[in-house]
Amino acid sequence: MTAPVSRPQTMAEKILSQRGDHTVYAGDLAVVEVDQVMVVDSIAQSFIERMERDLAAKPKYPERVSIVVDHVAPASTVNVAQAQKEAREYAAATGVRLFDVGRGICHQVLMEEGLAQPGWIVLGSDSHSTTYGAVAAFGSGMGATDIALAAASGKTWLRVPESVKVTFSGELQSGVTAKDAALEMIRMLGADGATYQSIEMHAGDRFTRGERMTLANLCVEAGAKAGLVVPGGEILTDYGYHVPDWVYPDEGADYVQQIEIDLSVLRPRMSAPSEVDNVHDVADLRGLKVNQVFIGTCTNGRIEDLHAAAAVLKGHKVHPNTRLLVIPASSQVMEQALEDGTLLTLQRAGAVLGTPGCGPCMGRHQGVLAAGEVCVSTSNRNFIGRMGDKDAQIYLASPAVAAATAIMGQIALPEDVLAVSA
Ligand SMILES: CC(C)[C@H](C(=O)O)[C@@H](O)C(=O)O
Ligand code: SF4
Repeated sequence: MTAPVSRPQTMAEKILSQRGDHTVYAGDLAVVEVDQVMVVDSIAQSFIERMERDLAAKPKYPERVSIVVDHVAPASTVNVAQAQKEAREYAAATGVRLFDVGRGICHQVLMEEGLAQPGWIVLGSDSHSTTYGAVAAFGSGMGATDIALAAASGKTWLRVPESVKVTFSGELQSGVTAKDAALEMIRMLGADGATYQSIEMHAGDRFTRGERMTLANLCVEAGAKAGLVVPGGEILTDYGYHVPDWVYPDEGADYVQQIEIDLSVLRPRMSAPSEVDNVHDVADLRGLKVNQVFIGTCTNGRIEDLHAAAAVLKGHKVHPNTRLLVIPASSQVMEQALEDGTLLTLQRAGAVLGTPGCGPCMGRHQGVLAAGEVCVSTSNRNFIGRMGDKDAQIYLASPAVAAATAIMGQIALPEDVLAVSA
């Protein structure tokens, strides 16, 4: 008998081996247990149709399925209302979890509810399901059919992705954030530079859970299948997570690509229209007039993001030619921001506050853009037509830059605001 070959593994290979029934490497086919299946409102109708009509199946483990009403919530049209009604009825009939209007954006909610854990496999009907990699879960987005198959069988099959290693070194300077690091990463990799690969991010004990979510969230914008942040220091255990020893990548694992990002030289960054990898220094885009600023989304709608925005906006007013929309990512974020006065600061500065959820992120409601308008958003996509008219322009930035822009009425850095008030 020959001894089984054992080679060093990447984090993706580790998780897919552990959740399957044998050791796998990049390129292998893996059949794995799925720990959580997430379905968003916009896809719920197709999901239910696949389950009931095509598969004639019930969820194998209802406790492993969550439906979140977040993308167009509260409903904006009769059709949307009807689809959400069906989602509620389906949840009641099958016993799957339902997070209804106002609870928040799917990825934020699952994370808050502990429905993504280190070493788990979490599949979502949403491309930004890479976000779960923040807590070392293999999170990935799939279409309604794959999601339904996973819900019906409790398993999924996939080709084990190759991995890209991204190493973060140095420390961020003040005013520079994880969003800037994430945008820089996407610029370096390119919009399709990591197609079907797993981006494995090595950051030591840098970055909070929320910042790790921002990094993992953006990974899909380089085409990645997953975006895994290697747990470092006590970051995850401090949040109460159990990090299994087997989740860490091995020394000497195979990477198809390796890049390093020195955080200490990074300046605030911004994606200009209409690709996420079209990244520039904010300083070089300064001065462009902006009609709408949107602070929120699964990328940057967390409490620390609202704090960063409030720190810049406190004592200032939103520019008269600009509107500022602030939408907390979840009801939990909203509560915290109510309790600690952040929302009052934002409201007094002239922000328009919205119901926790996706808001105008994908242009369905609550802040759609007209032709020729310019928006600075803390989200993750600036594609043509994403937030409304095809002739609107979207720039992506951190909450601090978005807040400074709202005050100045034009693309600005937080230090520009200080210069004006001095
Ligand atoms: C509606 C949903 C399927 C979509 C996604 O897959 O990401 C949306 O969340 C987005 O950000 O474009
Ligand atoms: S906030 Fe935006 S990017 Fe995130 S899930 Fe919602 S629509 Fe998609």
